[in-house]
Amino acid sequence: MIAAKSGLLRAYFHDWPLLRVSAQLMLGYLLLALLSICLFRLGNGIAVIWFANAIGIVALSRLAYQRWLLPVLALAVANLGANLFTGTPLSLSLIYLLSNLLEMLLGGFLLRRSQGEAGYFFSLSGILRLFWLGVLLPVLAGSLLAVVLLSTQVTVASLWLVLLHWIEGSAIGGATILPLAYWICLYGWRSLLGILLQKRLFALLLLAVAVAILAPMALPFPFIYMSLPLFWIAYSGGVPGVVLVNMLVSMAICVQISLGLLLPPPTIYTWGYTLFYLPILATLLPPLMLATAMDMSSSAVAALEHSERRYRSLYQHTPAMLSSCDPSGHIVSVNEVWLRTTGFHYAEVIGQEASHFLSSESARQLQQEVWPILLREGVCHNIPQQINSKSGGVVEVLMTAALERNESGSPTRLLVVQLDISDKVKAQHQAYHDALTQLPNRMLFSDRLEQACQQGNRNHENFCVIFLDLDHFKTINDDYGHELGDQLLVEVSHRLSATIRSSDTVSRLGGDEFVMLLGGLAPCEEAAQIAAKILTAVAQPCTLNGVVITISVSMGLAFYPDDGLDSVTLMRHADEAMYRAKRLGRNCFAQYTPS
Ligand SMILES: Nc1nc2c(ncn2[C@@H]2O[C@H](COP(=O)(O)OP(=O)(O)OP(=O)(O)O)[C@@H](O)[C@H]2O)c(=O)[nH]1
Repeated sequence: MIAAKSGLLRAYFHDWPLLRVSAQLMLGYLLLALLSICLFRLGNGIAVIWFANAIGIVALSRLAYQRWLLPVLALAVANLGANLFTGTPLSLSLIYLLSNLLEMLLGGFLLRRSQGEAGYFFSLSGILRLFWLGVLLPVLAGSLLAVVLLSTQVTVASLWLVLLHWIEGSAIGGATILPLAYWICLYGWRSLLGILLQKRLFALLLLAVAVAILAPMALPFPFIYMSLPLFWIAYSGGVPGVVLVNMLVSMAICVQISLGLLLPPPTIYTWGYTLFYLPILATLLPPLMLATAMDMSSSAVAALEHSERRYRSLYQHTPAMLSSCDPSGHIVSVNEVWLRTTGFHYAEVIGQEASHFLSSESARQLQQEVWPILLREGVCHNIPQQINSKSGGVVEVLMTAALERNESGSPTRLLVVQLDISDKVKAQHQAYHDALTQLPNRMLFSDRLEQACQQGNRNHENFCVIFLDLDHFKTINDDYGHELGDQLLVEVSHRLSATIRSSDTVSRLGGDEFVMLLGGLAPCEEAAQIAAKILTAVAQPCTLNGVVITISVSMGLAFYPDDGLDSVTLMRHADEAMYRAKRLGRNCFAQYTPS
């Protein structure tokens, strides 16, 4: 057990960083304590402005409790040494030692427990907490202990003065050194010097010290003038500037007091002298509060700017078309992708109605269908739209939109995301349409025919399938070339489309073969009329490349349900009927008849 303990102690005293810190602490404490005692002894000081304890409090608050022993010993040695060295009797020195140690232990413990760390400098409540836990509470405890220990040696009246002077001297010393020591512990000397250089604060620091020295000699109410440069530094240098200048200015004031240049005003109460020190605190603390508030607001502004920049970058570089509109539907912003996709310039878009850029069908849909959904639900998802691009093309998009409302529930802004699906739509179109004529291809036609069969079965509806094959198309190719043959196929496709209703389908199966699906048609006079109309339309001469060409078509008709109940049968029977028309001499139609 003893061996283990001695091993622990050995390890403790071999902790070189801790030894170094303790030695630095002892030296720093000794110098500050000697400075305080000497300034007090020099002249007219009313209370000892005690700077030293603050560095002990800061150091202890930054160390784990199990590492406190060595630094506390170092602080005790420095405290006792400073008092004995300056001729303080041993009994008094021991009382001071115990009281100061209590201050430092309590301050270190309270600050360590509160774990405020950097947060002390980022809010007014943080600064106040730093003073309360690191300065005022420890000072109250230390001064009370001193008074209790001194009670056997001095009169009650003197005890009251000791209490007041201890509190004010330690509070001013702590308020001066503690923020600076804490700041340096957190960010380091170099950082402090870097900020001073970067913000060009040296001239202001000199000015502040000069005013602190000259004002008491030359001006009435000198603290007013002293505080002006401090506020200036708070404004331009923030917390680091103020913690440094506060230390310099308070020391300059102490020197003034010690030299008798700053005298207490006449007062009828003994304790009234205490008020002599209050202006020092009143001069030093407000600039620190201002600096904290300035740093808070500038870091809040910086955070806001940062998030604004991120938002902007996200807005501009997101791979979707983004736009927003005011409640009247006018565009207030669009991103790069929106402009690039549509080809418009920013100035051509901003302030325009969003529907101005949509196809007439999409504009109608936005007004009549989408807007009511947005008003009701606040969002809408994946609405297909067509945007008219500047070059005259159409951009197919899927729109998702969200409506922002103010606190009273009125719409304030519409945020719109549009995904360009033109390529997808194009690929889909290509998969289901004939490349030459752009008519539905065999796949799409089969699908529609399948649906027509199902619907016909469900609703007992009739329809007609017409198989068409151009007559002697090969000779057109042979006589005028393949290219002109292509043009003729396109012309025929237009004519066929023009003869049917929009609900019907005409498809090119390949070569010179076409097929039609005409809804609601039964074998009757009307079907024959339509077939005759198609024959006439195709047979009209057309001029292609200056050549007048006449072509005819042979057609086979099959009816649902009479000639087949499924798509394959209907197609086969229409094809058979077409061949019958060919056999009948072409340029005619034939209805399927079972052989
Ligand atoms: N220009 C062009 N010709 C095509 C295309 N696809 C097929 N053809 C040609 O169209 C012709 C179709 O001929 P067929 O239907 O067999 O015979 P036809 O000359 O029309 O004679 P009938 O059908 O018996 O009246 C062939 O010469 C094919 O080479 C195409 O995409 N463009």
